[in-house]
Amino acid sequence: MKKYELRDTAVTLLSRIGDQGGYSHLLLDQTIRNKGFDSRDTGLLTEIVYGTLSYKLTLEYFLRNFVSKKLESWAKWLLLSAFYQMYALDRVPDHAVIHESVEIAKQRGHKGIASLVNAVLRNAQRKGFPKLDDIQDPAERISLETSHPKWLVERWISQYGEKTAREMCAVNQVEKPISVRVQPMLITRDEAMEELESQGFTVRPSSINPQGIIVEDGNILKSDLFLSNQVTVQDQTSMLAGQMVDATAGMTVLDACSAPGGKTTHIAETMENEGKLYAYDLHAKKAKQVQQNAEKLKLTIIEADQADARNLHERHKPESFDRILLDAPCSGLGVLRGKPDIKYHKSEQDVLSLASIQADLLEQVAPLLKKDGKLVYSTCTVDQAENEQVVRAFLEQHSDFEVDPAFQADLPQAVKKAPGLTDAGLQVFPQDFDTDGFFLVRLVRKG
Ligand SMILES: C[S@@+](CC[C@H](N)C(=O)[O-])C[C@H]1O[C@@H](n2cnc3c(N)ncnc32)[C@H](O)[C@@H]1O
Repeated sequence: MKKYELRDTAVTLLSRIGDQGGYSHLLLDQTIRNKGFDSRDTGLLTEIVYGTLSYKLTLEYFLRNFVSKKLESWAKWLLLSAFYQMYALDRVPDHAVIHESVEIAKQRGHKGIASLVNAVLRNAQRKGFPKLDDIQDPAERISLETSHPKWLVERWISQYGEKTAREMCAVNQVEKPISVRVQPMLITRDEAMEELESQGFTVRPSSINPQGIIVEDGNILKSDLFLSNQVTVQDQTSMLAGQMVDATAGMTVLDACSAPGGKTTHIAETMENEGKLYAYDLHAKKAKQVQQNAEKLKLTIIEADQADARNLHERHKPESFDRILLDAPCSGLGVLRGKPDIKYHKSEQDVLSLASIQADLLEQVAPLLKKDGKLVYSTCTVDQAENEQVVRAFLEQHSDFEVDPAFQADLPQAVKKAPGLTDAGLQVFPQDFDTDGFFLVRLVRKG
């Protein structure tokens, strides 16, 4: 490899992802393939790119302390990535980072910019980075310590309190362990765990779902069990939704917003592939994907099609379904872990406009539920406007629905004491069980 190539490549990638809107994992994978980096270099490049993006707001705050003028994109990312290595990576010596950064600046720019890079990095090495614990405003401090947009931190503090907001932002910076769901028609959880252990994986059972296994070590995507569809990758909170739908063999069930189909296939498994499961998605391509996933798992009761869930009364009569899952489109504030840059692209406006779509979806699918039928409303977000408030507003308008009196009792033991459990549903915070953030509630239509 050419000298400095790895750090120079990191700067190119950061500039394309951070300033030109490129997809981080796609660009990174493509670059690693094209350059033929070995596993050690791939590890360091990934660490620098993902780490710099994950801590962008923190590093930009540091940069403002050292440089007041506007820099070209590459020069800014060169300094931010050098800061990241000096701030967070103990195994990389500062002098090597400074030396290589100055050389890269010489190659890419003129002498002036190389001396600026040299001066800034030596200054940072000498003085250290500004102390974040001196910041008085809690939202500002959490925002800069964990690199979350300030509007989001303020919203979470006002909704859940400072401690929960701080813990949530901190855990979002840490990748979650991968979990899989076993396909019970093909293998039991014990058998799957035994097989994975015999192949060198480190696994443990999920405390939230009887079909769930947490993979602590080993690449599950290369395992025989995954390649033969005996396990599928799914977050434990998503498994909880499929489980809480409480569908059994022979029922007629609706999954109103189903793609890519992780919960659809789970529900079909709990129905032992007997009955009927209608799965819709707004996008035809995505609905096709659900059908393909169903076929792959030989779950013949699933019938997937394109439809706007707000218009399903055109296809199905009122009171047609024993169970409904409305896993609504949402702002995705619960799924920020392991995605370094996605949090910067969210906005408060997204939250508010999605809340109104969610209310509409619930309003339109609810009449399709039979009396005594159960409806699970879920999202992968952490925000009261999209979760509890949607549920409360719906219940105020519909006296024939209530939160299922058995909802709390039916939750897995480990979840019963979750701090986000209220009379309007369960808000799982990502720090509670080392999962994604997720919301769900089960409503029942009174008989
Ligand atoms: C949270 S995702 C569903 C995830 C899915 N339940 C699973 O577990 O794999 C929400 C889905 O709703 C779809 N969607 C958005 N608006 C919709 C609408 N009006 N009607 C039906 N589907 C919609 C999106 O295309 C997206 O695939």
